[in-house]
Amino acid sequence: MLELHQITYRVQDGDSIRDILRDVSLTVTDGEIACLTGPSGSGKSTALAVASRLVRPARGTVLLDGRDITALPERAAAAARLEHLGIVFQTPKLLGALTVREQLELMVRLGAGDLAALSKTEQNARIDETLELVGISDLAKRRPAQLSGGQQQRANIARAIIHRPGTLLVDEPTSALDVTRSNHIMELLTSLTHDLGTATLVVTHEQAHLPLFDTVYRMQDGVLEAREGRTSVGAMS
Ligand SMILES: Nc1ncnc2c1ncn2[C@@H]1O[C@H](COP(=O)(O)OP(=O)(O)OP(=O)(O)O)[C@@H](O)[C@H]1O
Repeated sequence: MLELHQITYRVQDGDSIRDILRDVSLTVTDGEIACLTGPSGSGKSTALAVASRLVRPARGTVLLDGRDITALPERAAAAARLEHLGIVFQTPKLLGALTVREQLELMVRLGAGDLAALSKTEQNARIDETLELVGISDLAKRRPAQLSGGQQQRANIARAIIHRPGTLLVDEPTSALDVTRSNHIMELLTSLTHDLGTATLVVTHEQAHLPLFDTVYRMQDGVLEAREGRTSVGAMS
């Protein structure tokens, strides 16, 4: 579960101070897939950076699975990310020299999430299960250069969920893909969220995908202007 409470993120812009996020609050519960949409420059990627504690807000709190990570020192924040978070970037950040299976084995070696507590047999079973979940079991021995853009994004997603994080943060996952592949990736993220019970927050410009989300947050100039759920539509109060 991901909770952002009254986040203000502030930068020095020349001689002045600029608030890039203002009083942003949102909650994504386990098994929910939410999106953050809005014009370019409205603050969506900054909100993901705050949620993953890659940057620290001036005000407000970030909770991952109920744990306040806002004020953690950098090493502890990195450990919390490894335990609670999966992150999928816009363009797959796979390691060129490793096969798909080896990218997942690296996460095992890092002891991400619950992986360190599993036996070797269970760890291998987890890798097999994860490759199956994202539909690339037959590509385990390939390196990134031998994969299509959609297959690379699937491998990227596999690496982000191998440790079964409570929260999955996804930044524009389909911007490099054609319409069909982009729809497949979105459907995959939706089914993974529901099957694994992850709290998933996706930044997207793609208006055609909005009906797939349980909740849609609209951002404008660093402020959340509206929250549209399956059961409620309205402006933020
Ligand atoms: N460190 C910084 N210093 C100054 N300005 C910044 C900094 N980080 C972000 N910004 C500005 O904050 C605004 C929000 O940026 P952000 O990348 O979060 O927007 P976005 O909604 O994700 O945009 P896009 O959809 O184009 O990726 C932009 O105007 C950006 O230039």
